[in-house]
Amino acid sequence: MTTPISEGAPSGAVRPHRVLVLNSGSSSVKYQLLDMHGHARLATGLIERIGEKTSRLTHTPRPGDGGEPRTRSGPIADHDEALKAAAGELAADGLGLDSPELAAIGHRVVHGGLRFTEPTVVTDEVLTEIERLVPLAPLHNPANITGIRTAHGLRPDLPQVAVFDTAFHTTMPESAARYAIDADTADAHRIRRYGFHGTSHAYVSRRTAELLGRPPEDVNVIVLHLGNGASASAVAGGRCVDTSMGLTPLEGLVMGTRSGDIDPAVIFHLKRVAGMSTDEIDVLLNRRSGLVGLCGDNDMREIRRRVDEGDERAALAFDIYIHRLKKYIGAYAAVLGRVDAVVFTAGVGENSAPVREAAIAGLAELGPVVDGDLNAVRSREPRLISPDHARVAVAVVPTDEELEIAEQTFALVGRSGTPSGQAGPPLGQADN
Ligand SMILES: Nc1ncnc2c1ncn2[C@@H]1O[C@H](COP(=O)(O)OP(=O)(O)O)[C@@H](O)[C@H]1O
Ligand SMILES: CC(=O)OP(=O)(O)O
Ligand SMILES: [Mg+2]
Repeated sequence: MTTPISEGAPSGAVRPHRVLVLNSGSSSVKYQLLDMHGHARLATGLIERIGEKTSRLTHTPRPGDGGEPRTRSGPIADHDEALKAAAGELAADGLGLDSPELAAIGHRVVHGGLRFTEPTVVTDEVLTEIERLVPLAPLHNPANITGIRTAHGLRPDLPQVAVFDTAFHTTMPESAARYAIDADTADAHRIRRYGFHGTSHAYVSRRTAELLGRPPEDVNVIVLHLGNGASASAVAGGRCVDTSMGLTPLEGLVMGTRSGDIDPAVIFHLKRVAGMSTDEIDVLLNRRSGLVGLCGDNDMREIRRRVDEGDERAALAFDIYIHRLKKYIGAYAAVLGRVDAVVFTAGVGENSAPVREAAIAGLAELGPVVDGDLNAVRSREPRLISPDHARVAVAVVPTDEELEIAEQTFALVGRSGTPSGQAGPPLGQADN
């Protein structure tokens, strides 16, 4: 994948200042086109159920500025088709990928291993390394790689920048990052706790400090990123000191389709006694467990609807989800010593008042308390949901992985100091 540097930039041209961000998940792609002068969102989109019979694309031009969402349904076979469909929607609004105003494309890459601790311009060699990490993020890295390859195919002259989910967690002390297994075996196979959703944990913990009106260095927070994948982190003075996901995004909290923590002996038992293969157990724990495995649904809205109708399976699934959350809040309070805020974010954390209420219920002795009226408010703004007297604040801070990725991408491309059309070293020639 060798890239010629664009030669088409007219001298004195306005420096390109738009960034397209791709956040490719296992079965969805979120994208945003941002103008980095003033951080205006020019378009956002979500493509869901990729690879299923009917996929859905929702594209919103100029969100927050009167733009009406457009929705299309139909089959979208894979992430390559998804990205091309997104490019088509952008082009229909005059925001096509051929625009000379585009400075770079930023990609969320879930697993960066120990090597990638900073945003990185993608070269052939970087891409090979991201491929080598596929076994450690089998649901995510392949989609991220397809996103990079397709974006490069559409705009071969632009820098593709990878922003890693693992990067924020590289500050974890060895006591939190190492498993208590034979050290030589662990080192030989790079087995350690990497942590994920780092872009979100970094952004949300920083915004929480702003909400509290204090410098990030002075604030200790527990961030609960509850989306389809879910993770908790303990952030002390802006640095991650522990997080619930580990070698892969399977450890920790109960998720939409993933089990989170289990006794590893469950795996031996399934092999020896139930006769399951390693691949079958992988699918069981990653795709058929968590909320969907417990009650058949992974969408918290649907689970709450069933709970309200008296459905016992849904109620038990909800209780298991909450019990695990409480355990992590307690554990991270102990790890941090002093907690200033517990913060909810991502799809469930931002939208589900019952999850927030139940997770904090009974924790008053530890400090956090939720105010029922504040918790019921629906808003896209960062906000406190604890009463003034609470010793530990409870907050809802909407995450914005795309904005964070765009800023890191633009900062990196800007640092390279190259003129229009030459913003960053090309694939195949960078010395990362
Ligand atoms: N209004 C809502 N109430 C409860 N849960 C919600 C609501 N809206 C979205 N969700 C939950 O958010 C999840 C998606 O969160 P998101 O952060 O977008 O996840 P991901 O990035 O992992 O796809 C959905 O599975 C759903 O359970
Ligand atoms: C790492 C991870 O679990 O990501 P997501 O929540 O997007 O699935
Ligand atoms: Mg997510």
